[in-house]
Amino acid sequence: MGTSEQPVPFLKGHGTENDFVIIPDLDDRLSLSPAAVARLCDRWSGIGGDGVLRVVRQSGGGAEWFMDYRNADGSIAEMCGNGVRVFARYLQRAGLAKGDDLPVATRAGVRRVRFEDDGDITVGMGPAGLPAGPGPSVTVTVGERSWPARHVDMGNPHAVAFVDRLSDAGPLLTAPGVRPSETYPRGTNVEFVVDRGPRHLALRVHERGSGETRSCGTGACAVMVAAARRDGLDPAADGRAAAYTVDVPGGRLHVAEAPDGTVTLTGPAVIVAEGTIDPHWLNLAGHPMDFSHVSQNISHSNG
Ligand SMILES: N[C@@H](CCC[C@H](N)C(=O)O)C(=O)O
Repeated sequence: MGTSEQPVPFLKGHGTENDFVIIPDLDDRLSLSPAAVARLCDRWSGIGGDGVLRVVRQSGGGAEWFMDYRNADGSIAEMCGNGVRVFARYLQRAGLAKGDDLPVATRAGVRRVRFEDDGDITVGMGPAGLPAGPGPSVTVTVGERSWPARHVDMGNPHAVAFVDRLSDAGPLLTAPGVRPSETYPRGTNVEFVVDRGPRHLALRVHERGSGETRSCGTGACAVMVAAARRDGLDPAADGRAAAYTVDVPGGRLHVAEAPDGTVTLTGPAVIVAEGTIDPHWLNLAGHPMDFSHVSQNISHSNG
């Protein structure tokens, strides 16, 4: 079967300037190749974005909607904290979200999304996974410099390094090194963090598959949990929630950890444009829109 000759609808959105191309593919008809994703995300010759959010309806699996998230280089990631808010905003705007509480399936499991009265969106991000103890478990390097860092799993991997100044990380044009490399067999996101005040942090992030971005929601969660442990806070042990404000280059996020271990992420999500993609342009990326793939089953490694 051939590729699509029809214009392909898309939207563009962002959460604290972590920006995404949204492809509504409600009936799961598109097979997006990595080359097609990279072409869409190209900021000079494409639409431009840190990643792609393909919106797919599914049957079963604890949620009506599956977020098929891809990084700008076409690689697949398990989870995206800013992306899931933008995904939910699309569903709300399209009249596809029922009520104020929306489950969304991701490769990291189902995440519950809540629409707040002030327009922000809160996501239940699940528990953070991190090695026991207060100390660092990995080392992050940039050029000649290195920092002890914490490995934190938010469904996707993170290495969190506390630094004196955010500029210490340099221009971040290439991925920082991380040791031991076996900790991250599929690569990792790396956060550089400073304190701005009590329970107030700021970060820069180099994202796996996307480079330095203006924000990372899972990264903000990883940073919050690493900071809480550093500060002697462990809600599961203390029985008291902990909450931090996390500034990112593109805005501000709020992250809390409850005594049951659940981490919540709150922040904005904005749709800025919508249009159609010329299928001939996209097809130059090598049969990216293969409509022969028609399936009710969501392949979580579709691509
Ligand atoms: N920007 C996202 C994270 C996207 C995935 C990440 N690059 C990875 O490969 O794990 C966020 O807001 O969480």
